[in-house]
Amino acid sequence: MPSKKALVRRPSPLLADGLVTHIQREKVDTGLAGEQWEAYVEALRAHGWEVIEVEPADDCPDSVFVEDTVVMYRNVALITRPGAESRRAETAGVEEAVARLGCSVNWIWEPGTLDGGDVLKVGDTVYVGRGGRTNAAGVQQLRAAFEPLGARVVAVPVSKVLHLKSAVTALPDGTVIGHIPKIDRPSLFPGFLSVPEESGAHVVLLGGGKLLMAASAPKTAELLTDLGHDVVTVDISEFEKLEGCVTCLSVRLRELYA
Ligand SMILES: NC(=O)NCCC[C@H](N)C(=O)O
Repeated sequence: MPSKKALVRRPSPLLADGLVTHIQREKVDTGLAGEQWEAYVEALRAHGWEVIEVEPADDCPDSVFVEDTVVMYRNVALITRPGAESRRAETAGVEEAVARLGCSVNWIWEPGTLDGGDVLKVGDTVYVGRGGRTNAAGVQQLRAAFEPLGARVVAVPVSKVLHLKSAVTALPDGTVIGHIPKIDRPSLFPGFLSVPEESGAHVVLLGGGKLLMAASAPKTAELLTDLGHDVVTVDISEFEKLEGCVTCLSVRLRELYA
């Protein structure tokens, strides 16, 4: 039976000091962020996900963005080497959590850097963004880790946003969605649908045809609902102020057979 486990990590008390690269810094309300995180976790639970909390990393402001620290392909957990040095200490706790779940563990090594937010899986195709956080060595190491397992790895330039998945994600039918002004080369994605809002580009597949989206993309929610998708929204405004999105707050483990 495929698994439905999701890793999450409680926000650090230092969250408001998280990195900001492509947007203007705005004051983060950490109390509200805590409430929004609880509601996000509850949305996962409500849709059948067993939520597993990684040990908090209170000294790391960006640790809530757990997606950046590990990339799953089948049963293999590739522990990343985040492009931002201030985020490197986040990986230890995540490695412990995936090992405990019985994953095979692999690593991105120096000089490679890779953030999980730069990796989008669509079936057996693994798109990897080569941008501010993921370098060429990181792309090569990801290829070496996943191609032997049957993945087709496609490298994609990313220059306008933080991560590949800040620009594009995919619907359950494999259609890649994104907000054109933020994508370097939309033509690299077969079956591409343009959406009207930047944060409309971010969906988490909850299973059963349901999509988790941010409340900040009402026009895209309407568009996707009109196409017959079942949209669930959560307000993640405080994480969006730090360039976070719905995808980066969890890591879904769908192919654990332990
Ligand atoms: N995968 C993601 O979208 N991660 C968001 C990370 C935001 C964090 N403030 C950072 O700059 O690393």
